[in-house]
Amino acid sequence: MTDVEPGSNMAAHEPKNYLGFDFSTQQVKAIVVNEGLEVLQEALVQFDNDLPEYRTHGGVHVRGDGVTVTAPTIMWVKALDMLMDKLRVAGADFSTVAAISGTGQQHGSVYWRTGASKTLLEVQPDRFLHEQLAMAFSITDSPVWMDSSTSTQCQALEEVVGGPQKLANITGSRAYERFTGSQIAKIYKTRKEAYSNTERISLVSSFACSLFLGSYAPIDFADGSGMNLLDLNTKTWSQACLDACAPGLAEKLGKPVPASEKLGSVSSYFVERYSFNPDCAVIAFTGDNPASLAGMCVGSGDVVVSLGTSDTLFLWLDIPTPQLEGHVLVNPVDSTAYMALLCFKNGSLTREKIRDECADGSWDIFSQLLDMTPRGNFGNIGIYYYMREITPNLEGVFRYNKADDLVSRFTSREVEVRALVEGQLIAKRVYAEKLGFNIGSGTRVLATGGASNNNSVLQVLADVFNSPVYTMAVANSACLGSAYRAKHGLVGGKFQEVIKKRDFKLVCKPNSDADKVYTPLVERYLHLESSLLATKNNIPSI
Ligand SMILES: Nc1ncnc2c1ncn2[C@@H]1O[C@H](COP(=O)(O)OP(=O)(O)O)[C@@H](O)[C@H]1O
Ligand SMILES: O=C(CO)[C@@H](O)[C@H](O)COP(=O)(O)O
Repeated sequence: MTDVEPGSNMAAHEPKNYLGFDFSTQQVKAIVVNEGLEVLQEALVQFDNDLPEYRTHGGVHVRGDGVTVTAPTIMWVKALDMLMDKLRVAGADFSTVAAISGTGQQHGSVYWRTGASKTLLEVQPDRFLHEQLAMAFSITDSPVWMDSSTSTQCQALEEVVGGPQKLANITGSRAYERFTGSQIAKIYKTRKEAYSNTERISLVSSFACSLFLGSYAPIDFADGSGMNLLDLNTKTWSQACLDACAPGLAEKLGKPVPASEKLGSVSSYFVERYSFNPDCAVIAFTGDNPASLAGMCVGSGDVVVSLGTSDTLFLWLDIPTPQLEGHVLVNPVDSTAYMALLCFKNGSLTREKIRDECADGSWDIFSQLLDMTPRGNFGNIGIYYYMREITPNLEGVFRYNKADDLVSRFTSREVEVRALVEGQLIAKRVYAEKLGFNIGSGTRVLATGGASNNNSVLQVLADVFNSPVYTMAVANSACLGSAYRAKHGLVGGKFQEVIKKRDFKLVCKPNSDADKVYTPLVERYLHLESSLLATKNNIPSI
């Protein structure tokens, strides 16, 4: 007989592994790490390619109005069914998993139909989850972070609490269209019956966690900070914000918890179907950007640039200083601290569009074209917002020559590619500096997300920030961070003492002329963007 830890089914000397999930915009991913935090297995399921029956593009459906963006909730469940099988094929031994945690694209919401808690509890291990949960949702298409259809609700929310800065002081952000409070307000206004048939509203993260727990998982403080509903100071729902969005909301949301909270053990479904140990702990899931902060083990002086479906930039904050631009969230690894976050909607999908137009759909050719052009791009600058941008609130494509004249196209494919990449990365520096971030001699840019595999893009990042750029061996820091958080949630204590791994690789150093080239370009970009914002309602067509 094996030695068993007191009060546990886990053998004392058996290996302890940790499992992290990431329910992101375009895919679900999973990573298993061992006690030493080395990656044992990885797997992913892409929505567009692996689940073509849902007909998503980039994991979502954009409705006819061009601003309503949703994803079929059940697709995420089916993706999990497939991912579990892929993990098993990859060699994962679920009986050795001591704890699970995970993450989801932020702000998206899931609406559980009245009675769904019973369905969730009673799922049978001999059938897929997606077959059994097909009727569990009162709203079948979840609004996601790319949605920008709620400006009326945003205005109403800001007015109720006394203006945008007041709302930011309470919740960490002024009202944003993708934030869950306004999304729920829109559902309440337009689909009253569905709202009253909803017994629980989850974020994508807490919804995913509920699948493992077999019961409704609470929303954690960090992802809860992306709703315009959580009071950052008290870490409870703000009654004024709840009342401004919909009635009976506190009950439908449940009580929020710290991101490191151990919520219980994995459900009997996972024990019986996948041979998980019944003691395997489930740690609260959080948003993908907070999980990335955990995965990158961010320290002071570090700025993280995540180049995924969305591009984001974030840093650790000790003291919250909410502003009208950007977001302050409760920190996922230390609930007494905070993080600052900027989100840019036109990230990878915009780069893919220009790659397809200029580089025959190949990242290699895209990189070659980028490398062919000089820093500063002969004075040409581009701003590419095919979708209405979040930071700043602008839409359109604007190409400027060196005399700041708007031109309809650039002279070559390589100038177009560099204009896109420089424009995107200069905007990140502009907004990081507006947030109060000072680039200094100790600054390190930590890059993550799909495009952090591209060294040509990272070289431009190093030059624009005039700082060295580092990456980790695993580009998906949100998923890795979830596996780390699983361990931290189980073991307890200070995150930095439990997760000591910081194996970054220096990938690019700034060129010696970087400051000379990009500091004036940052000024020019700010000026061009300000004039676009000033004439926003009178913008020339693309
Ligand atoms: N070599 C590359 N260069 C630039 N972008 C890349 C490269 N490889 C993958 N990507 C981009 O990475 C994106 C996916 O990034 P990822 O961080 O996994 O997204 P998410 O977590 O939001 O689903 C894809 O849309 C793809 O365009
Ligand atoms: O809206 C935000 C952050 O505020 C996005 O960053 C989402 O969290 C989606 O993340 P990705 O799937 O692009 O990683």
